[in-house]
Amino acid sequence: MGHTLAEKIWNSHLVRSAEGEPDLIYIDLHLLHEANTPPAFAGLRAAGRTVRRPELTLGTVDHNNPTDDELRDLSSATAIRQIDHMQRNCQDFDVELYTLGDPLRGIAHVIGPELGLTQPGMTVVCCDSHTSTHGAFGALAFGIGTSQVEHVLATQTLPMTPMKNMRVVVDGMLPAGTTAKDLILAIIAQIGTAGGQGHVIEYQGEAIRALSMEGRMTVCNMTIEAGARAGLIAPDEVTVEYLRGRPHVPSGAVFDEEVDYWRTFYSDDDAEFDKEVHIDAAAIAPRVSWGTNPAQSVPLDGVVPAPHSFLDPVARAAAERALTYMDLAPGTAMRAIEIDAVFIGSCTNGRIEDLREVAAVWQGRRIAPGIEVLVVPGSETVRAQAVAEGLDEIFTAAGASLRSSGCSMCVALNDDRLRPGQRAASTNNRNFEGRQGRGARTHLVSPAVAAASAVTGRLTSPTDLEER
Ligand SMILES: CC(C)[C@H](C(=O)O)[C@@H](O)C(=O)O
Ligand code: SF4
Repeated sequence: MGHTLAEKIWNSHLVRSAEGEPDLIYIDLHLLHEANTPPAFAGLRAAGRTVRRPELTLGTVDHNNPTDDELRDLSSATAIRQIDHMQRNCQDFDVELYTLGDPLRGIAHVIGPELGLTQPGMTVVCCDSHTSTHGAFGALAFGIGTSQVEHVLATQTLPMTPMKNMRVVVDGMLPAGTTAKDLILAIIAQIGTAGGQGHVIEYQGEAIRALSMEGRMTVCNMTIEAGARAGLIAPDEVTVEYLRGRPHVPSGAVFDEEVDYWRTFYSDDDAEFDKEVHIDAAAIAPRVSWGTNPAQSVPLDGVVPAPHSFLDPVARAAAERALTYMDLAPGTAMRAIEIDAVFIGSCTNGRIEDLREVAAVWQGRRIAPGIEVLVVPGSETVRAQAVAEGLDEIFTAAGASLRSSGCSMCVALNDDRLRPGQRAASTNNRNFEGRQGRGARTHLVSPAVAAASAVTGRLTSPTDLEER
């Protein structure tokens, strides 16, 4: 019997396997951010250990930093403490860190790929659930907890129980104007927030092959919101061309050898999956979330659903609670929902293609009066590229500014947050209660829908603007 892509990566990283024990897996890339690594370093210190492979470890500051001026005084004691610890820990343990002011700083899941650190066939871990993003390269990438971070720092290995394999095949092509974000929102709506539990989800099919690397990252990023342990897409020509010439990717003959190795990572035709789902890409339209978990979304053409339309009592109760929190009435057209704010950014949709899409919508248009808009690039590299392409001027002319990079209002751990009761169209991945600020209401959307919504002050698609 053949092997799945996930099994091939797993098997090629097996350090030790013994009956009745978890497997010990070698880790190729370990990313760190300031939000929850201090206890791991404290553990290392207490045990008198060093970092086993500092050259395979990279730190960044992304969750707590301000985005109006990243070098200004930090306003919260937590931010000061976490960033300070990060700087001290990385210095003491010889780990490279992109801290405030560094032109290579950015969200961990944005900088790994853009620096070419994330490559096919690798194992990648980070103290963060959205590590699944890196799976877009055919790397087995998953979030780990603080004690696991300590284990990887000390040994460069991780004890793991094997993951089950699930396959999501997206047949056909996405209609024009429908993006990777709409696709993953549709997939999560279909399989549910627990649909991928215990599994690594491999995406296959024509629509996946047609996505850019950035679109694939958006899909794998949100795979975690379907409860899966990781998302995966086998590498192809698109992957190879994305990686060619990146700082940590070899060049010349060595590159060709790497490509030959990368191409060995795919699921065999006779590989067995524990679970399989088919999705019809042509039936997917721009989507918007109406509730407080990422599975609660409908097409923008749709209406807020009635809780009694859910047959499952748990889903019905969740819908009732969500509608109360979101202050929405069943039957309301999604397009009629007025917003106060727009957040463009995060590791889901804070890359250059996302900013280009926003600029395309805003070109020659203005943001509606009173709408607060935050455009936060996923990294300083993305920011620099946006400036080089003149996107920042389009943003300014529309009434928004391009900020410094970071997680920002995706999680509201810095000063970028909504006020209680405020409603936002956001390009991030989670619409949980309080996610963007206490009492704040989040509608998950694509960058294109976020940009169009900023222009009208209501949930809107770019095509709606053309019809006006
Ligand atoms: C703070 C961090 C640990 C958290 C995560 O693990 O995902 C954050 O990035 C998030 O998106 O909620
Ligand atoms: S951008 Fe949001 S989802 Fe991504 S790592 Fe930061 S807080 Fe988590």
